[in-house]
Amino acid sequence: MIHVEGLTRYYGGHAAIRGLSFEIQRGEVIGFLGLNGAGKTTTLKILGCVLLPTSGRAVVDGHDVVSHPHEVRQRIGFLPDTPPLYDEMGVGEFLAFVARLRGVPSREVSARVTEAEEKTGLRDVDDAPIFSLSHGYRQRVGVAQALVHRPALLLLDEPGSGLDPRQMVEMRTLIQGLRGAEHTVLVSSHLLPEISQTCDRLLVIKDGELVAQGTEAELGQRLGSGGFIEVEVRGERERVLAALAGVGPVHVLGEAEGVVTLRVEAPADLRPGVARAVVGAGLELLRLDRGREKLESLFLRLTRGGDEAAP
Ligand SMILES: Nc1ncnc2c1ncn2[C@@H]1O[C@H](COP(=O)(O)OP(=O)(O)OP(=O)(O)O)[C@@H](O)[C@H]1O
Repeated sequence: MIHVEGLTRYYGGHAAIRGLSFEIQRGEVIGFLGLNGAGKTTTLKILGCVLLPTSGRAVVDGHDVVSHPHEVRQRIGFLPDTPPLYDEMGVGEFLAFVARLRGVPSREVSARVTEAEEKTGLRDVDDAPIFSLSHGYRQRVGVAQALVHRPALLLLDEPGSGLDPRQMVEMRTLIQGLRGAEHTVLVSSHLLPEISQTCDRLLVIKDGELVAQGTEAELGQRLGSGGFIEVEVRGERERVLAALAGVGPVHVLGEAEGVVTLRVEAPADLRPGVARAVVGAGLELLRLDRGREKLESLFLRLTRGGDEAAP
């Protein structure tokens, strides 16, 4: 769906992005991760035909963004860092306006607006003027305007920006809901937790260059940290250890009132295996988490380049 090769963009003498190359397959949900100023917005703007590259190539669904921008624009939906909303319009009215602008046939506009509002949880505010909405709802309208014409590719630039924790969870759920639908999604963020649970794969960018790409588990392994899983199990320590012996190295973190807390040295992908092992042994599984702080430090190591963030 996206083929990027040696993509470079200079602002004056400063390279905002340098020699970026990556591929994104149809149907993938990809997280584009980097600290502020890393070059995420510049890359998304080039893919969205808003900005020209200085050199290199970007091809969307077989069409080059420089030589065939019209074809590319028909296939993408873009949520820029500041969503272009008309405050005086009602939500449904605005989405219908955008749908017509993007070439949705008149007889289909109403159904497409309903579909976009359902996907983004906006049905209840269809009539509300945009100026009356909270920031979280405005961001949803931003996503809805990006997908109302059913684009093959959605480019979402920091959709979680400025959201409170509850709104952030809602936005993650919204993006997860787009998976498996007809869209390929590229979503940028400077916060790992915001996208780590949402995306199939991560592209990590630092100072305009791609420093890593892969699933969380792959990135963890590359950096010598395969991740870990934390579990709380009710049962005798020896039985719990025996049940988990086959999954990976296990460390007991604590034991109190018949509950054992353990850390299993295994990537987050193996969580179902851990659950099966515990339940299969007739033990009670009270909690199962992936190793969060490892992921955070992984991201900081990738983007800052130092070891200061290592646990
Ligand atoms: N119009 C511009 N003129 C000059 N420099 C720019 C311009 N836009 C971006 N830059 C610079 O290019 C670099 C990359 O910026 P970009 O906005 O792409 O990063 P980003 O990862 O999206 O960061 P943020 O999350 O803060 O938006 C930064 O150093 C930024 O200062």
